[in-house]
Amino acid sequence: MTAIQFDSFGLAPFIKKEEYEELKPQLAFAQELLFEKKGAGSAYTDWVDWASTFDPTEEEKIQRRAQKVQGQSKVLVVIGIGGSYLGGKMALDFLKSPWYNDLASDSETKVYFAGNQLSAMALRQLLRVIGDQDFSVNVISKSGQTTEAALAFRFFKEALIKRYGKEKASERIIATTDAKQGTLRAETTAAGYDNLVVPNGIGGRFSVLTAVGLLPLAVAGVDIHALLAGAAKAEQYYASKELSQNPALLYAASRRILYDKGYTTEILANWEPSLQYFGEWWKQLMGESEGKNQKGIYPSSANYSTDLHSFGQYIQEGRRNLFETVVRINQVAEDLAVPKMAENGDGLAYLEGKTLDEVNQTAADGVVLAHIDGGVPNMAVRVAKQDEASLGELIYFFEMAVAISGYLFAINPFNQPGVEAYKTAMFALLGKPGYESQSKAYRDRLQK
Ligand SMILES: O=P(O)(O)OC[C@H]1O[C@](O)(CO)[C@@H](O)[C@@H]1O
Repeated sequence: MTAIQFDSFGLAPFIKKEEYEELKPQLAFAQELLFEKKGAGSAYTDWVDWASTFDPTEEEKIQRRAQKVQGQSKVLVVIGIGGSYLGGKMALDFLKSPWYNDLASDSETKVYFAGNQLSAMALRQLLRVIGDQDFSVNVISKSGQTTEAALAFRFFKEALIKRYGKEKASERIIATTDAKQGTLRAETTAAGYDNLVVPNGIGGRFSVLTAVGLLPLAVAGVDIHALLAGAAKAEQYYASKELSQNPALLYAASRRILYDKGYTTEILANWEPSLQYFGEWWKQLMGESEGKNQKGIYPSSANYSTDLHSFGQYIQEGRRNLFETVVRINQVAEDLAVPKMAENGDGLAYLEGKTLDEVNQTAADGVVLAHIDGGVPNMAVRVAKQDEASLGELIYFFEMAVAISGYLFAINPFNQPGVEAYKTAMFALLGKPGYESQSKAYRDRLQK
C-alpha cells in the first residue's frame, strides 16, 4: 500500500477531464525521456532507481561513520548549503522534531547545521551553543568548492584544532564530496579525513537519500534503511504510465495545466511545524529544476495556521495567479485532548471532547474550501504518518513529479546554470583570483 494519497478534489472547479486527456501524449513523452535516459540532463538521473539498487556496503559504511560520531561527540555540525543541507534538515525535522536538539537525551548526538549562509552572527552564536561540548564535523559539498560551505568549514577546522590539536581534529571530520574532483576531495585525500561519496549521477537537490542526507540522519538515530525502503517502493508506484494510477504524474499534469491558465505560483502548505523545512527542501527541488528559459512555476511555501494570520489575506483575495498544494499528515504521532474546564470564560467549551489535531484537521478542511471559493486551485498530498517509509515515498513523489514537469516545460530539469551569476559577481567583488577582469565593472556599478 502506498503511504501517500493524492487528493485532487480542490481542482474540480479549475481543470476539466479533457484537459488531462489532451496532455497524455506529452506526459508519455516526458516519461520516455526520463526512463530511457534520452532527455536533457539524463546523466543526472541516477536517483530514479537509487534506493532500490542501494549498495548495502555503502549503508554499512554510513552506519559505521555515524557510530563513530555518536561515540566521540555530543554535537555533530553539518556544513553544507542547498542540496547539501536542505534534505538532511528537512528529514531530521520531519522524522524527529524541529526541537530535536532541545529534546535530545544524554546518549543522543545533537545535529546543528552551518555553512548555509554567510552570517557572522549565526556562526559566532553556533560556536557559543556548542560551547565545551565535544563535537565532530560533517562537511558536505558535491562540487567541493562552494564558498559558503568551504568558509564555514575553515572556521570549524580552526575551532577543532584549537580544541583537540591538529591530528585529533582530523579524526573528527567526515567529508562528503565527489569521488574525484574538487578542492574538498583534494584536501580530504591530503589530510586523510574519513569520507563518503556524493554520486556523480545525482544532483545536489536530489541527493537526500545518498550519504549527503543519510549520515546526519543516522547520527540522529533515524532508520535510514526504512527511509530507503520507502523510496524503493515508491519507484514502482510512480513509474506507472497510467495517469489514473500514478499520482506523481497526475500532480505534474495538474501543475502544468494550471500554469497554462496563468496560475504561475505554487504554494506548498503544511499544517505541522515539523514540515516547515519540507517546504524549504521542496522550493530548491522545484525552483532549481524548473526555473529556466523564462519559464517555470514559482515555488513558495506556507506554514499553517501561522501564515493564515500573515499573508493568508493575499492568498484569499490577492492577485489570482496562485495555486496550492497542501501536505497533510493523516495520523500525527502525538495528540492532546482539549482540556475540560468548569468555566467557559474563553468560549471554547464547544471544543471539549475533541483533540487538538482534530481542530487542526478541521481548520485545514475549512481553509481548502475558503481558498477554492477565493479562486485558488487546491491539491493535497496526504501522508499516512511521519515515519521513515512515508518520507522516503514522499521524497520520491516530488522528485519524480519535478522531473516529468521539467520535460513538459522542455527544459533541462537537472542543471542550474543561473546560480553562477551571483557567484561571478561575488567573486569579482571579493577579488578571487581569476575574476580580475570583471572586478572593476562590478565595483563601478556599485560605485565602490
Ligand atoms: O554541494 P555543493 O556543490 O556545495 O552545492 C551546493 C548547492 O549549490 C548549488 O550548486 C547552487 O550553487 C546547488 O545546486 C547545490 O545544491
